[in-house]
Amino acid sequence: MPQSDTLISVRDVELSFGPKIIQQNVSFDLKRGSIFAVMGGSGCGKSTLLKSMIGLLPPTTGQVLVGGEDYWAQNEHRRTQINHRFGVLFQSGALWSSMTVGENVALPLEMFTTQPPDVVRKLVEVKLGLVGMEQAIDLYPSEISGGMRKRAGLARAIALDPDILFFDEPSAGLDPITSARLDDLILTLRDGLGATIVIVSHELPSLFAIADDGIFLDARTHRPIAHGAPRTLRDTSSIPEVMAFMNRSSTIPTTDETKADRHV
Ligand SMILES: Nc1ncnc2c1ncn2[C@@H]1O[C@H](COP(=O)(O)OP(=O)(O)OP(=O)(O)O)[C@@H](O)[C@H]1O
Repeated sequence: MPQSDTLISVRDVELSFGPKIIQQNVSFDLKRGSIFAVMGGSGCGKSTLLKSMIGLLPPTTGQVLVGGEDYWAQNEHRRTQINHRFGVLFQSGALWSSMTVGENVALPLEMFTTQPPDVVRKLVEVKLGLVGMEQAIDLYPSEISGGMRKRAGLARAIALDPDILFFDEPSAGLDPITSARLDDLILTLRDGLGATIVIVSHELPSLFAIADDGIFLDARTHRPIAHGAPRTLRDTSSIPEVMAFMNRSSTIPTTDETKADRHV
């Protein structure tokens, strides 16, 4: 049977903390092999949306379908199985400081597989090789640079061969050259591993360079106000909030004409 083009489908999701609604009416399809950007100003709910997709926070209403399965309707056992399809890279790289880089990457393999130690070591070398970090296998996180920690975090995120990778602010704190290298690495992983990628980022050059689809969440109305590739939104959107974000301008014109062409 041919595989569906859609890997994850977010359907009419509402996200809230107690009475505080963060986002409503969030719907989009994540296409297999795409790099999907979650965009919007600070505090609009990008990380919260990511959490609802990786199993950390259930939506108040709506569905997250993973491979056609309603993720949040499954029991915990099944959700854990589905989680093995996800690789997550948090902002800091989130490595354990008391473990070497190699031990960090080995951790998911030791926790979730029954591979013997020599195979685990081999797999760790392969994953570190993919991100150009083989030489750092026996170093501690405190002994390597921020960019290297991100790459080590990436190696750990791909340890279990996930087909969906989630990146929360991967370039935060990196200089432009290291950030561009990370972009190249993300593209290599997509093309080499056939992974599908969801990325939350404020780094516009990075989003324009690598993302081919996306959603723009509005902090004021608590709803998505645009869909599309960041570079397309940059070049064609006439929605004031989107234009302001893409051009980093602080003034947002609000006329009836500009309101009229909003789309969701
Ligand atoms: N555990 C929580 N309890 C209550 N409110 C929360 C919690 N986590 C986040 N929030 C609130 O939800 C809103 C969205 O937060 P979130 O971190 O998802 O935004 P964001 O778009 O990722 O922001 P940024 O770009 O600044 O990282 C914010 O108003 C935040 O204060």
